[in-house]
Amino acid sequence: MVVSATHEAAPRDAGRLDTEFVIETVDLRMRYGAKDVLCGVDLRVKRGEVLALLGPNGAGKTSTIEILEGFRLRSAGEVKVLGIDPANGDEQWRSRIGIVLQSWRDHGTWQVRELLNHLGRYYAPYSTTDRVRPYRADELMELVGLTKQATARIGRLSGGQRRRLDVAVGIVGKPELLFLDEPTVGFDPQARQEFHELVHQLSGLGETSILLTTHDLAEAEKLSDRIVILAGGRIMADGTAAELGRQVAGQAEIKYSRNGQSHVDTADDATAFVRQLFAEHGDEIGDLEVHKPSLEDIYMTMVREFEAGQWTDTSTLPEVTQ
Ligand SMILES: Nc1ncnc2c1ncn2[C@@H]1O[C@H](COP(=O)(O)OP(=O)(O)OP(=O)(O)O)[C@@H](O)[C@H]1O
Repeated sequence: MVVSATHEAAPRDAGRLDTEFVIETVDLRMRYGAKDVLCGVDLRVKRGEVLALLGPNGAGKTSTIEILEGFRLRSAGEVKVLGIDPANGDEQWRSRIGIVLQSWRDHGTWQVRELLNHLGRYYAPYSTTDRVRPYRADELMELVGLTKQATARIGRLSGGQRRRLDVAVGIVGKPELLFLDEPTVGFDPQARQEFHELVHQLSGLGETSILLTTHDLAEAEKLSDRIVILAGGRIMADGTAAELGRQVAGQAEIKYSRNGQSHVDTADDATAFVRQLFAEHGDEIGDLEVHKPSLEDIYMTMVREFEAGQWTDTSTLPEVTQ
């Protein structure tokens, strides 16, 4: 089965980037040497939305997020983050975004409250009546579940507590937009579960749009309002988990035997196919099995093919062979 790329094309004319979106890219391109890593990415994230950028290793997720954060200069295309081109983002713009880095090792002898107060001071000049910055340290520690560790030395925190602190550091300035780049890589299942709960809590506050990258479909489904699948530097699919599921579950595989001989067919409407099969051949049919590929099937096939370097034309999702 082939599923065409489904993302809505963003307008390509310059100057039409819209501030309803906290992130908007038009024809974003990134090239390292002779290698094209992003090949025209049109991405939009609405205010308040949690978007998962999903893709296999090397798909271009980190490059995308680093361009959006203003840490990497794009090769071409238009980009607006909170209405500003990140390549020209000033301190005020930076104060409006939050970034959760992979665990950092500095400040080991500092206490948790002390660090949050210290970092929070940076954001105070950017406080507005709508958004009072920074978070008070006590409020923030309660939000991320570190109240009991307020006076603990950072070097003594457990792995899970460190991650909570990383999130606290990322959001201390009450960002309008939060970036989480592969936030649960290397986590055990419990730490992953706790982190997911924390992200749910943050998204429930509704004040912060979140862009997270992951190569884990289950994580993307669990955390986000919308999933964008990136591979080979292009957006392959874009929608809610349910929408993507419907898009990819188009063709079912039908296995059966007729007079003892095995058959395999595919059909868009499995029910109609089976009804017809029985109408025509009735008692001759046996061993009937119907399988609809799930989003997971499609995604895993895509990852395998992508990692095996089989994708030369990346304009469509791959065929699923089962
Ligand atoms: N500075 C660089 N110079 C050259 N190539 C790079 C550079 N940074 C990234 N790449 C290459 O660009 C491609 C995309 O990398 P990127 O890190 O953006 O992907 P990713 O989807 O985040 O992957 P992962 O999940 O492994 O982090 C990879 O093939 C990578 O090797």
